[in-house]
Amino acid sequence: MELHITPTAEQVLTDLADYFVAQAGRAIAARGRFVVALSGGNSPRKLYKLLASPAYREKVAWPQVFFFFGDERNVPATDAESNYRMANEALLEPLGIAAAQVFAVHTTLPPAAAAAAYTRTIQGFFGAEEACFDLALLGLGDNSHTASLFPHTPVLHDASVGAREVLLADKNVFRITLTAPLLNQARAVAFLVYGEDKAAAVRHVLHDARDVDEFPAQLIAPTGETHWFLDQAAASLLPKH
Ligand SMILES: O=C1O[C@H](COP(=O)(O)O)[C@@H](O)[C@H](O)[C@H]1O
Repeated sequence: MELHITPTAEQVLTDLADYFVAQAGRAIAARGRFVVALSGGNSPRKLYKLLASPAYREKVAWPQVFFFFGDERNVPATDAESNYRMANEALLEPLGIAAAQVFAVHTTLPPAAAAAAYTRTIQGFFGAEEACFDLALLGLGDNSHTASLFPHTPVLHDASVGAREVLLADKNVFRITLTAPLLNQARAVAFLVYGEDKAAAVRHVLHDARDVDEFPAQLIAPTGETHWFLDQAAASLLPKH
């Protein structure tokens, strides 16, 4: 596991954008394509805008990049809460990514059916190969959730490799998430976490004793490489080296 800690959120975004470019180059050189699982929420919006900016857009062979989603909210794709909508507005649409390169969750289906359909989509894409993202981008909630692996939800103990529906009982809403075993098959995982409000969660996940029901992001332990891109504020409660 590699920690990348920089003084400001802007530098974290630049570091991760550079890492994304390097991973894309390596994957395309080795296998002719770069398959990425995108994170949602708010933190990655600035990363996606940076990747679509003039400074970065020429650095990636975008026609060779395929996009999946690590999780999705059970809302229409036009909803302000939709992870697809956020990624589309910040990254996919500005870069003119073809629809055939984007695999969104079909939230028009009931949650369990949407999760099952997404599992089939992923299996269909990878075919006979093991489903293996070249890069899974992840975030971290202040309650230590990642993707939609929320504290004390049954999906945390789901050993299947695919997508599952998750009920957030306190809000009475569903999410669709990739399971931890699927995320852990990724060649690389990169967490993007900035801001003081994430400092306690970062410490819980990276330093405290293992308790995946309380701190679900502890489940992420890929066979490939793991990188944490943090600003100083998010890293402020980690023990000093
Ligand atoms: O709800 C979600 O939250 C996490 C963290 O989002 P952030 O904006 O606080 O970084 C995110 O990784 C996940 O994809 C999203 O659906």
